[in-house]
Amino acid sequence: MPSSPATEAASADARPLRSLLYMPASNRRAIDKARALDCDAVALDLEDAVAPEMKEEARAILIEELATGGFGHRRMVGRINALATPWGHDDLTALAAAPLDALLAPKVDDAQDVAALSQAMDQAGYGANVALWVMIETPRAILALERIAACAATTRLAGFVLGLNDLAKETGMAQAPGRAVFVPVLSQAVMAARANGLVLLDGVCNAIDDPARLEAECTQARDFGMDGKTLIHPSQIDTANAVFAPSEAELAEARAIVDAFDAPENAGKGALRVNGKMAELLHRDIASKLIAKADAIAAR
Ligand SMILES: CC(C)(COP(=O)(O)OP(=O)(O)OC[C@H]1O[C@@H](n2cnc3c(N)ncnc32)[C@H](O)[C@@H]1OP(=O)(O)O)[C@@H](O)C(=O)NCCC(=O)NCCSC(=O)C[C@H](O)C(=O)O
Ligand SMILES: [Mg+2]
Repeated sequence: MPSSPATEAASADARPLRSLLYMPASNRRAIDKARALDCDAVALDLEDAVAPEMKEEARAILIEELATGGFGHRRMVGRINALATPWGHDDLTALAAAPLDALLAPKVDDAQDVAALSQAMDQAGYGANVALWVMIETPRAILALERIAACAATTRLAGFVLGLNDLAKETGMAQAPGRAVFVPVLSQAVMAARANGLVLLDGVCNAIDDPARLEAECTQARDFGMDGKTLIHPSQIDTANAVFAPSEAELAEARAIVDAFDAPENAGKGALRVNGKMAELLHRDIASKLIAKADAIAAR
């Protein structure tokens, strides 16, 4: 089934997504800082970071700040309140003309929520290239991961963002170092996202003053195959950017594999020995992707 223009545009977007920094849309000082921070994406939040009495004001600030612009290479994401809340529909309508790369919707439970959000975006007049990303943060969403991800074929859905704070709240799962109890969720989210061409970002690390824990979480998420991590504080950006970027050693190995397959004496071969390891054509594909990612980071 063909995917929507928004899903296609999102998957063709080569910009890195190692670090997405959330900030309350009510906090102009934080938003202004984002214009100079080294994060790959910025999420202006109308949901849990904004108190109920500040929702309308935060929405107005978000629209004003996006119109002012100055965010450069960063992908801009607006997180709305759930449609079931008193603010969700007004958020969605108000952001229709804002220069956003993606609208992020919280607390989706199943495919019909995604379809309703995507349809509401169409009706509100969102540009064809504005993607829908959804938070994966409810027990029902975990049980419906594949159905939700498959919506990429028929809706604007182009990304998953994990919300492990809400998932912990709803389930009683413990947010301990190592995240052992979350491993099945992380793994299933990767499978669902990758099978459907979605961006996948890890949940936040609440421990602002524990850089070792942040690095361990970033490394775990990278090793699971995620694109990057969502962050809550500027001090977390450098770690996420470093962990999710190809290392010099990985790049050297990737270049050696590509060079080996390009060598005239290896024409027509499907498997080679490169630096003591077997490399097949699939490894050349992986290597080419890694080099392209490094180039995209360098192009920033
Ligand atoms: C967590 C914070 C409330 C901590 O605030 P505070 O202690 O005041 O921070 P600092 O004093 O260390 O701030 C130093 C300077 O950095 C700026 N700053 C801080 N945080 C941000 C930010 N996120 N973006 C941009 N700039 C930021 C401060 O303004 C200070 O600057 P200056 O005044 O010039 O010195 C705070 O960090 C914060 O609000 N973080 C974001 C919270 C948020 O957005 N939460 C919602 C998303 S997380 C979530 O919902 C996860 C998911 O849904 C789930 O279920 O898991
Ligand atoms: Mg949440």
